[in-house]
Amino acid sequence: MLRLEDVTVRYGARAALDAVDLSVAEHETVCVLGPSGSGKSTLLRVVAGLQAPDAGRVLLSGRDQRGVPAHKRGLGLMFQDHQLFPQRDAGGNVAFGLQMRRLGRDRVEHRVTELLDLVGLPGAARRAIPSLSGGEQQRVALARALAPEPKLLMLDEPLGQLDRGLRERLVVELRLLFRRLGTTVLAVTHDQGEAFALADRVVVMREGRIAQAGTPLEVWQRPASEFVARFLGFDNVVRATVNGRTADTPWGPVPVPDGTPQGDRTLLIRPTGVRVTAPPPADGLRCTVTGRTFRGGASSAVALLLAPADGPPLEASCDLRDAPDVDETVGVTFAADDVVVLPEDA
Ligand SMILES: Nc1ncnc2c1ncn2[C@@H]1O[C@H](COP(=O)(O)OP(=O)(O)OP(=O)(O)O)[C@@H](O)[C@H]1O
Repeated sequence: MLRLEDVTVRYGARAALDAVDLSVAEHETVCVLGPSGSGKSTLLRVVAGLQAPDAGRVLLSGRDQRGVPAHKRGLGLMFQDHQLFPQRDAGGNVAFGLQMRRLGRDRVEHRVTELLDLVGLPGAARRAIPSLSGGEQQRVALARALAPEPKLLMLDEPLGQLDRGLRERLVVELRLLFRRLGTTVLAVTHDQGEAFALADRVVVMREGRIAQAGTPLEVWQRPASEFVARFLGFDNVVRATVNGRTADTPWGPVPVPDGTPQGDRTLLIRPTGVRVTAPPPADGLRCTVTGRTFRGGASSAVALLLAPADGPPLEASCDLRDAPDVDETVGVTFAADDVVVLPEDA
């Protein structure tokens, strides 16, 4: 459906996109993730035709889009500040997305009703935009973007301004909706939770390049570099020497899975692989609990910050029932299943 080949965009000496290759298949939802300034919006703008690449090609359904203006690319756009027309009501906004179609008035009205139903706003056609909540406005923007049945729907921080609860709910709804409609989606977000919940495939960007692309599970299980691991929020990353099934780390010996590459490596220990016991056993690593954050929501997971006598701080995750208190001394062991050797950063 969409292919970027070797796409480069430069602003002065700096490449906002640096020889990017990316494909999005029909019916696929791809989320582009990355820190601020990594080139996510530039990527969307190039695909949308709002920005010409300095090198490389953008193909939609196999056709080179060079010289094709934005409005002729058959794309649906829903951008950060969803730009609804405040003087039109909700139905008028959705109808705007249909105007190019030259449908009769009845057909337009029917389609607007259908789309508002689809996004969970039945009967809202005559509501004034300022009277709608942030989440409702976002749904109107989505209905407007879906109205012309775009071959590719592009979302830029689609849920950026909403509160967390609403975002989590909408993300699940969106995923179901896109599945049902068979929509092809390219979305940009800096929120990894949102990307992981929405995407069939995530693409992590760093300084205009793709640092990793894969299913959410692949990326989570096997971050391709220290950069990706840290971007995903993993902070237990250290240099270590792997020898057989054990790694020598600043925290002492850590078991590693079978087949782990040997020698000097960068090791990630996911917080779920850091097991705490209180009171601490006589030997092994001892740590003081310096932080304890209850995540809340549907999960009863608690994030712990631990200070060992030697070595960098450690992050652990445990169940609320087993969570030690701040200032308590705990013993720490490691689970090999949550230990990953990271490929070296390029
Ligand atoms: N019009 C422009 N002129 C000069 N530099 C630009 C322009 N647009 C973007 N850049 C630069 O290109 C780089 C990539 O910007 P881009 O907006 O694509 O990043 P982003 O990943 O979308 O960031 P954010 O998450 O903050 O929106 C940044 O360094 C930015 O400063």
